[in-house]
Amino acid sequence: MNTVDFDRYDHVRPIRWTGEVLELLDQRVLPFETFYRRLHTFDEVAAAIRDLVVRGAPAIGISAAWGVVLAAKQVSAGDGQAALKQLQPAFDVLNASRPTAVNLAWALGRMRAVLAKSGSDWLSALEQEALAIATEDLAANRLMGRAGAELIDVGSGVLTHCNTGSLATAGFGTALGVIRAGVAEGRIDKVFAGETRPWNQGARLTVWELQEDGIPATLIADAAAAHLMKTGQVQWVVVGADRICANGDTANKIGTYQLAIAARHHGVKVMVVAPSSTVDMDTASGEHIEIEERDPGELLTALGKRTVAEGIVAWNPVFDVTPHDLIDAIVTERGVILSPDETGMRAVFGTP
Ligand SMILES: CSC[C@H]1O[C@H](OP(=O)(O)O)[C@H](O)[C@@H]1O
Repeated sequence: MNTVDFDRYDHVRPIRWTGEVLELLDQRVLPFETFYRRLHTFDEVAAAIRDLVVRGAPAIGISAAWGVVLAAKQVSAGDGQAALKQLQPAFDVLNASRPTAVNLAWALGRMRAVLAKSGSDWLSALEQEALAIATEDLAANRLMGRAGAELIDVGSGVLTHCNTGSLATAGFGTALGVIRAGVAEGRIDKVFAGETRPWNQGARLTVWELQEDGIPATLIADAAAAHLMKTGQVQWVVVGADRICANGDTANKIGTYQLAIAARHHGVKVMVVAPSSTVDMDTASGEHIEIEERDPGELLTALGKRTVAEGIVAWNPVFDVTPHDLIDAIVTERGVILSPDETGMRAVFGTP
């Protein structure tokens, strides 16, 4: 088995901290424009998360943490507790920017906890914590990449959905990290990516990231997935997650649920890859997850041009929940849970 050269994949970075401003690679204009937007305030960070300048569960958590640092730079306080009182509105605005990915609340919780126990050095403590959140995410992705790839037999084909690569994380990616490791190790022969309508994360971002790495990939229409499985070209569906509940139910990009149903029908396995920051043991099961609904305009237009007759009504939920019994493996940096259920999740993530 070949080893994984992680440095080969480190060139796409969606989030850059300069010490003064946050720079976000604007994912709305990729792959044809590579443009870092410079943000100076927490309000700008919240808007960037809401408008998908930055997206992907771990990446929005990291960005929100830097948003707190930007807000903190405007505050004068003697210790962390005093700063926390003044920063509460910033925490609230950042937390409300997107509802489904738990990484956002998780990262803000870490920043809040650091403030609560800091003295006069609270600002540098916050900065160090934001950096730690990003550094730990990259390390988790590399671990998960190898752990997930181990489940894949040599000669396999895989299908992925949405974008779970460097763009969605601090680097390397979650599901795309497993695919990178699996290709590097010689296990994966063929990679397919669904377009991921309506925002086209698969078409605009995933196949571009793979092309940058020199990994051949084939784009399919989302509607071609069941046919792809029927023709025997894929053995695994490998996806990320925005929130994994205590029983293993998983919220991910809209369309994941129907992929899992089709996969079960065709004997294709489903792997969910996500860091522990995506695990929400306080939510018992998927029916309690808030599913973000975005502007129906995302469905009615393409590249800013109206493609649907005026007066048509559209509904645009952007996540769905895959029940745990349709998932074969949940891969985290803390452990791999096969045939996940509450017992398996609690064995890795603890009891309440
Ligand atoms: C590495 S998690 C990526 C995760 O984020 C996506 O959603 P969005 O593009 O709307 O932020 C999707 O659910 C992916 O699995």
